[in-house]
Amino acid sequence: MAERSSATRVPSRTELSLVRFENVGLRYGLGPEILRDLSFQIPAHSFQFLTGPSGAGKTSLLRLLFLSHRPTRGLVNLFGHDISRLGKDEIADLRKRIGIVLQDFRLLDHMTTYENVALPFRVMGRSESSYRKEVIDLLRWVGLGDRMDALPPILSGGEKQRAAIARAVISRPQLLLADEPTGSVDPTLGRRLLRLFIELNKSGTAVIIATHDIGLMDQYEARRLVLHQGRLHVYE
Ligand SMILES: Nc1ncnc2c1ncn2[C@@H]1O[C@H](COP(=O)(O)OP(=O)(O)OP(=O)(O)O)[C@@H](O)[C@H]1O
Repeated sequence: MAERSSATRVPSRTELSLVRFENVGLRYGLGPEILRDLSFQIPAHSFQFLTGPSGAGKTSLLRLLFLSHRPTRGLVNLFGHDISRLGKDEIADLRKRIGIVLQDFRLLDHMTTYENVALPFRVMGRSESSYRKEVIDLLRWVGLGDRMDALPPILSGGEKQRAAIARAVISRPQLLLADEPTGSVDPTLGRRLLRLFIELNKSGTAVIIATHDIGLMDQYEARRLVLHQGRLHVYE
């Protein structure tokens, strides 16, 4: 794969970017800049792996994309909006277009697995009869058919991870962000989950999977965003 300078890459006229970063930097407090001069785009419908050594800033970049961190410098444009101009409500609205799987899963402990996965539909105000089958089918597909009524505290790490993934993909968001989404499952389940992300991408979602797992990346030819020493290298 050839590396292409993100600064010189010109998107075609038909290629819509969901995300555009220009010279973005991020530091925590008074610490060093951990992300430096990031300039790249995420085209609509694209699929990419985000990789790099531990501590390179993958999670931090996903948090910038989810608008839970603000950059310390540079421009972040999400779905055509310059995020520095947005208020809280507008940010909450943009987030509804993003599905996210975090390493700590963030399941709601007082709701069953089924209810957690159905949550995005409930937030949209849809009636249960309109989504019940879809939620059950997806839970079965990720191997949680017999765990639908279980509460998250009694799920294994891998089961929680699959529930978090199902919740992130169920509403087919425009952009899916997943942080080490196969970190807690065995290779067979990992392949199955990768297929789920690929299918989601084929139905129109742009997908960004942060991973260290070379075995996972080798299973699917995709764009790679590689973080190294604070900088991002894009391999098309
Ligand atoms: N909230 C925070 N406050 C201060 N420093 C932080 C914070 N979050 C992350 N860092 C630091 O920022 C750097 C990048 O961390 P980050 O978690 O983004 O890396 P990563 O590539 O996702 O790592 P891993 O692969 O180990 O999950 C690390 O040096 C980390 O210690």
